[in-house]
Amino acid sequence: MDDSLQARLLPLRQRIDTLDEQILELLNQRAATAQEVGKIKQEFDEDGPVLKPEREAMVIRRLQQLNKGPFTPEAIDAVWAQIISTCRGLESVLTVAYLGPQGSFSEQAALEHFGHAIKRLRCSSFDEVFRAVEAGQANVGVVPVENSTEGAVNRTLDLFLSSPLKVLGERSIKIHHNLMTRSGTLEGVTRILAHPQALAQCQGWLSRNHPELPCDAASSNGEAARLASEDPTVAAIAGTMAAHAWDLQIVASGIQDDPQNRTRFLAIGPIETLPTGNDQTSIILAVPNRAGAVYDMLAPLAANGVSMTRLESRPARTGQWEYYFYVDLIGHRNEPPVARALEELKKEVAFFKVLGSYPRQ
Ligand SMILES: C=C(O[C@@H]1C=C(C(=O)O)C=C[C@H]1O)C(=O)O
Repeated sequence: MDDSLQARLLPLRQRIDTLDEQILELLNQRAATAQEVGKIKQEFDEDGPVLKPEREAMVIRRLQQLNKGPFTPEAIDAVWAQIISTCRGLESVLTVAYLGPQGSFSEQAALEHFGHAIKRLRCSSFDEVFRAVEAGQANVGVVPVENSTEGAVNRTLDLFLSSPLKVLGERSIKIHHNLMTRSGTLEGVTRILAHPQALAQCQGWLSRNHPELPCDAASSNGEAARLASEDPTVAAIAGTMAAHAWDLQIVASGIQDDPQNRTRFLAIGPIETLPTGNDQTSIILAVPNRAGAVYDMLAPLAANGVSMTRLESRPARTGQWEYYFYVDLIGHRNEPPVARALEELKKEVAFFKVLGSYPRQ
């Protein structure tokens, strides 16, 4: 019985070994080719960016379209993110800034988007992420912009207003929260720590299950986990990456009120992204305080057949009930319908800023 099992498995395992050798050979050919691309880019523009977000998105999409399975589209995305990351890293290693410490959801988003062959610059606030990229300490940054339960991440929206950085990409990830402690129980625990966004995403569960424990804000969920690793009276809410990073045990998992809870992150940097054929454009607008102003603001979009996928408003901090509107549109700013709509829009509004056009995820 056992022998016949082995006899059937052996040739298949030999075949897998042979295929792996072929994959390895091809990966090395790919890496060497990317290095050649890198040399040409250098000759052309010594300080130019190595990262080409539009090219990376198109490489992955093309393969997803060609794919016949059983390898899944998600697996293509995950595997090629690593392949591209490594190839890019052989040209020049990308430094990515995001809200740390180790194990934060921002870290997860940064790794999923740019792969593991990056230099990690962990920051202690979103402000610091923007500053690090603006100052050139990092090539790009990754910041959360909206959550499916809690809505906009307001600090990120406010920082975009005055930053010269462009949006280069988006990455939405599932956010599963867990309650974790050093011991794996709540014995001796006197308070719960988490980022305010995470507390808000778990407020139903917390009020039903632990109304007795006070909740305090931490600068990130990773930081909450780090503090819990030092203090047995603290329980943290964070992702499983943080539990591994800080050697914590999970007391309760999946405690977010919405099981489908997701957060959308944006990649930001000092470069413009070219059209890929499936892009999105993010802009900020402000309108004068008069009747019909918001209608006039949106009319050029409808007139040019441009779809709006998101509209968010933030107070302009003038004390006059004036607002900035954050709008996401389908299409790239260089494509005629969007270009025309933006030209017309500019004439209607009191403030206009394009945050960037970037590949849709
Ligand atoms: C190889 C290149 O450089 C980088 C690496 C890429 C890759 O490995 O596919 C794609 C785009 C760039 O970010 C390129 O520009 O084509």
